[in-house]
Amino acid sequence: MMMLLLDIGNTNLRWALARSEDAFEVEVARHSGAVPLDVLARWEVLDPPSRLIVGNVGGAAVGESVRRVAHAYWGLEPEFVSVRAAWRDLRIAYADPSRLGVDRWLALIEAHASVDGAVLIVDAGTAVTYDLILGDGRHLGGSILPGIEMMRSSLLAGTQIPRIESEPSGRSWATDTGSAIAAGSVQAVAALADRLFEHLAHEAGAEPSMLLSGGDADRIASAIQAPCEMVPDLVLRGLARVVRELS
Ligand SMILES: Nc1ncnc2c1ncn2[C@@H]1O[C@H](COP(=O)(O)OP(=O)(O)OP(=O)(O)O)[C@@H](O)[C@H]1O
Ligand SMILES: CC(C)(CO)[C@@H](O)C(=O)NCCC(=O)O
Ligand SMILES: [K+]
Repeated sequence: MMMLLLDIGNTNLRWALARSEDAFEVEVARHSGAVPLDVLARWEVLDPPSRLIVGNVGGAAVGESVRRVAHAYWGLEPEFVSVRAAWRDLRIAYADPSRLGVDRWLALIEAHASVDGAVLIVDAGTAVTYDLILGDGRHLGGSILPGIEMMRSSLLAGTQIPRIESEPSGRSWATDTGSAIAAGSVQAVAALADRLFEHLAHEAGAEPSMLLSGGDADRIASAIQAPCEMVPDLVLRGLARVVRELS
């Protein structure tokens, strides 16, 4: 029996078929509040999945679109995962855990299960989220920044700065507008990662691990000084793990 796993962010939808334990290939598509046409075309020719498991932070409209498609294609009711205050030894720091994005919770589950000791998770997508967890499963909390693209677009929307596209040069300062903006956003995201890494090391009393995920992970990786590991499918892996242990 095959499960379809779905991680819906504010910009992109990631999906994978969980055929066996954890061998799956991830596909990414931009959504605009509905299941995009190229994904529909792929799903149309799938063997009907036995379950459809969804982590959704992309809003009610795209969730409803997934529900309609699942009914129409497979007569299946999607299972939307929600955050639990405690899951095994993982305890969420938020006073109201339901406020924590489910993508962050799934990333925490996977990070804690797959890494010994304290972990800093950096998920750089539409927004950038940071989560700190100790080796005993205690979540300390986190931080949220606008994503790199959003930093740039909000800066340009709120000023008269001319629109000049540029990629950062790898240095933390620049000598032209486009590179200065690109450098600013990438360095901001990376610098907060390094700062939180230091704070977590202090809290944990040992060197933590850092996991990097999200569409902008490779844009920020080289600007981060602390050692970090890329895990592009962290949220989907967390989803696969939650379902395995739920059923
Ligand atoms: N207009 C845009 N708004 C936001 N992000 C954009 C835009 N255009 C391009 N991007 C880029 O799209 C990618 C989105 O990353 P990713 O796929 O990880 O996000 P997501 O999972 O949809 O977001 P999130 O989980 O933060 O809601 C990033 O590389 C981001 O910089
Ligand atoms: C921050 C995002 C958008 C990142 O995907 C998502 O995790 C979310 O909508 N979170 C809710 C707010 C919070 O986590 O505190
Ligand atoms: K994400």
